[in-house]
Amino acid sequence: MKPTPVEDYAGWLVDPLTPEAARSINRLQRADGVCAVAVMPDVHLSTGVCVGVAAAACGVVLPQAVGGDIGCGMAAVAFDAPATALDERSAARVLAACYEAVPAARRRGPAEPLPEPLRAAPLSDPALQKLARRDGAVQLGTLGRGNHFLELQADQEDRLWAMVHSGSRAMGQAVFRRHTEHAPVVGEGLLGLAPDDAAGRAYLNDAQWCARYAQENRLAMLRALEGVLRRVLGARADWGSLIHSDHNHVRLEAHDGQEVWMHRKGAQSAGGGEPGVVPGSMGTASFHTEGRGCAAALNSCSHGAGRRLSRTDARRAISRRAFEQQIDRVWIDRRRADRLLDEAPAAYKDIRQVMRAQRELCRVVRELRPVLNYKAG
Ligand SMILES: Nc1nc2c(ncn2[C@@H]2O[C@H](COP(=O)(O)O)[C@@H](O)[C@H]2O)c(=O)[nH]1
Ligand SMILES: [Mn+2]
Repeated sequence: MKPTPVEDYAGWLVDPLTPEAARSINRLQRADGVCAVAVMPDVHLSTGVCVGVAAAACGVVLPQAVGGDIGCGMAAVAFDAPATALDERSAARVLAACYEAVPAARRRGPAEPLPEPLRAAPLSDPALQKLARRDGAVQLGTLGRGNHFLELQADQEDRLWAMVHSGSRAMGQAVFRRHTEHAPVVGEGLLGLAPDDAAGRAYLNDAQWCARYAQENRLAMLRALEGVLRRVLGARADWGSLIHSDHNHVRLEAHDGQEVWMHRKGAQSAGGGEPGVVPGSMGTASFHTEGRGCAAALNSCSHGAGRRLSRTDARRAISRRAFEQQIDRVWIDRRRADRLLDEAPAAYKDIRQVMRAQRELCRVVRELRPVLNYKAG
C-alpha cells in the first residue's frame, strides 16, 4: 500500500490541517509498520494520534491509533410514533425519566452480572477481570459525560428515532493504560505491539472485549429508553431498524488485496453499502449514511462534525444566550445549560459542510433533526 501525502487529503477536508495536526499525521505515517493513513473531514488534534484518522498497519498494532474509549460509537433505532407525539409536558417527563433510567455514571441498586457474551470471553489479566466484575457491571447501561448523548430525533417523515453515543466507559481506559504501560516505541513517541506475540494478542483480545462491551452498553441504554417511551408515549422500538457503528477500533481488514490491521480513531468504517451514523450536534442535523467504499479513504468516513473550538475556547466564546438560541427548538434540561456551553452547536464544525466534503466517502440515507437531548454535562 502506498502512503498518501498529507497534501492529498485536501479533497475532503473542511478546514486546512493545523500545523500540529499535520505533524501528528506525518509522525503516524512514519511509524514502523504503518502502510497507509487517511484523514477524515472532522479531523482534529488529540493526544497520541488525531481524532478523525484511519491507519492501516502490517505487523504492528498501535493502541494510540484507537484511543482510550475503545469501541465508542453510535447506535440508532426508530420508534413507532411520530416526533409530534412529544409536547412540552411529555418531553419533560421523558427527560426526567432518562436521568433515572440511563444514569451518567453508574447504575443504582445491586450490580447485575455482565451479559453472557462478556462473561464468556475472559480479559487477559486478573486485575482487568476484577474491574469488569466491579466497575464494568455497574457501568453497563450508563452514558458517561462530555459529548456522550442520548437524543430523540425526527426524520423527514416526522418519524421518531433515538440516537445514542457512548463507549466502553472505565473498561476501555483501563485496557488502554494496561497495554501501553510497557509497550515499545515504534516511532517518535508512538507505541506499538506485535500482533503475534503475547502482549499484542492480549491487547487485541481486550480491545475486542471492550468493543463488545461498548455495543452492549449502547443497547442497554436504548432498551431503557424504550421503557421510558412506552410509559410516556406508548411507543415501541422497531428493532429491525437498529443501526450500530463504532468509531474507535482495530481489526483485520483486506485492502488492496492485502491483509492489514485497520485502526480507526474517530472514524467509521464505510465499506460499499455499509450502514453508518454521522451525528452533527445537539442543535443541528444528524445523518444515517451508507458507505461508498472509497479506497483512498481506507473505506472510512467521518464519525461526526468534529470540534471547531476546544472546550476552553467554547466556554469563553459562547454565551448562555447564544447557546439557548442554537438549541432553540430542542428539549433539554435547561437547569443544566451552563454546564453544556462547551457542547453548544457552535463548538462543532458545520455538519452540512462535512457531509458535502465527504460525498465520495458516504451517501446520506436519512436526515434527522434533534428533538430532545439528554447529556450529563
Ligand atoms: N446529534 C448530536 N451529535 C453530537 C452531540 N454532541 C456531539 N455530537 C457529535 O458527535 C461527535 C462525537 O465525537 P467523539 O469524538 O466524541 O466520538 C462529535 O464530533 C459531534 O459531531 C449531540 O448532543 N447530538
Ligand atoms: Mn465517540
